[in-house]
Amino acid sequence: MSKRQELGQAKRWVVKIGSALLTDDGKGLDYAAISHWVSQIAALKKRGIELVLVSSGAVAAGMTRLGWTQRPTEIHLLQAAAAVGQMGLIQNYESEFSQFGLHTAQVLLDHDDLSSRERYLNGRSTLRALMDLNVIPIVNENDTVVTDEIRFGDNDTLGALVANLIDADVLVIMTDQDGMYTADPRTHADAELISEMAAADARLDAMAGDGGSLGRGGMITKVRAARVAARSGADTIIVGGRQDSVLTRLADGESLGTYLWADQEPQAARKRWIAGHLQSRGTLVLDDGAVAVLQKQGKSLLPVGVKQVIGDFKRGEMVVCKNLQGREVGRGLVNYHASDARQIIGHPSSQIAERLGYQGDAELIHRDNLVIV
Ligand SMILES: Nc1ncnc2c1ncn2[C@@H]1O[C@H](COP(=O)(O)OP(=O)(O)O)[C@@H](O)[C@H]1O
Ligand SMILES: N[C@@H](CCC(=O)OP(=O)(O)O)C(=O)O
Repeated sequence: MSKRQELGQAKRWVVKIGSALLTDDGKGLDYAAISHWVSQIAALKKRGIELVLVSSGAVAAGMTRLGWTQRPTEIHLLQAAAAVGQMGLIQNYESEFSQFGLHTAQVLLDHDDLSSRERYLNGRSTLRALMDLNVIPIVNENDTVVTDEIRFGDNDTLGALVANLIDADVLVIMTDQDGMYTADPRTHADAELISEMAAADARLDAMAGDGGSLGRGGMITKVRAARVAARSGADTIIVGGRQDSVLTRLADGESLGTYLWADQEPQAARKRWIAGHLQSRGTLVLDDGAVAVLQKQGKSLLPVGVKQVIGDFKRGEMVVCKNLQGREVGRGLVNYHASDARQIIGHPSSQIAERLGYQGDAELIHRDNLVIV
């Protein structure tokens, strides 16, 4: 089965809709196009696909609402326009999706949120809960407190970070060109559409040029985003969002746009990342029963099987799990601060709320975040 056909089996998608596309080259929001994408996303949901939408367009929508015809250059005015426009953007998505019986949720994130270990886990559990509730999370940059994306026009990286966050199988970046070409098609009439390549292929950089025609991110941020997505094993497709039924045709395995593949599977990539890229902040000493279920059944680590908490760590940091003889059996991202962990170890998860005064995760380390050695 080819990579493209495998897409039909991809369970979890992140779809990013870029400014260039949403605003029809800077001329206000394209409501008809949004309506068409929403109906396709609703069709994907019916096929059982879990999906997070990353949508730009707040500045453009805000400019229309404020009656501005010229895009301001001052960053604080762009931020103000984004804050005004985000309301209209979300309002529009909510009313479009409601026609298909679907709810939406507004999620505003920034890069710092995703590099802080605790916020990473919090964001991950919120997005997962929203997907479990069959709600469509609609993510944008929190432009009130960060300005990089407004300045550089790069929600692509945000899309990739969200793909990492939810362990997506695929990141679909919809833009105004049919995909990635061997050179910018606006300036090179002879440029050819690239069908597929490894995201890591260094030849992509030269072909991406250095920015879009609206002074925005262009293709280079999309190539970099594909590499970030590949870190958690997600493949990326850069595709023309104006093509008829583009999302459902992709799900059918049709060869549209440019396919930039990751060189490893999501689960393996995630575990490699946990094992290799994070410093350990503490140790959990496990009883024999917990060691056995972790090693033989691949289960999550529950507080009841932990004898001792060593060190001072925060939620989301990496801890080493050892057996009673002091040998490492695994490592993973812990769901509780060390002080809270100390209060719940040795007890069933049903007592967590009573012991801590809040109901956190039932697991001390979820199996998705655990690597057994
Ligand atoms: N190799 C290339 N292939 C396709 N488009 C390219 C390439 N190099 C530069 N571009 C430019 O990138 C633009 C898309 O980037 P951008 O305007 O940032 O879109 P978006 O808002 O969707 O992220 C295209 O309109 C095109 O002019
Ligand atoms: N967050 C901002 C701008 C982000 C942006 O333009 O990114 P991109 O779609 O990658 O060109 C907005 O919603 O208008």
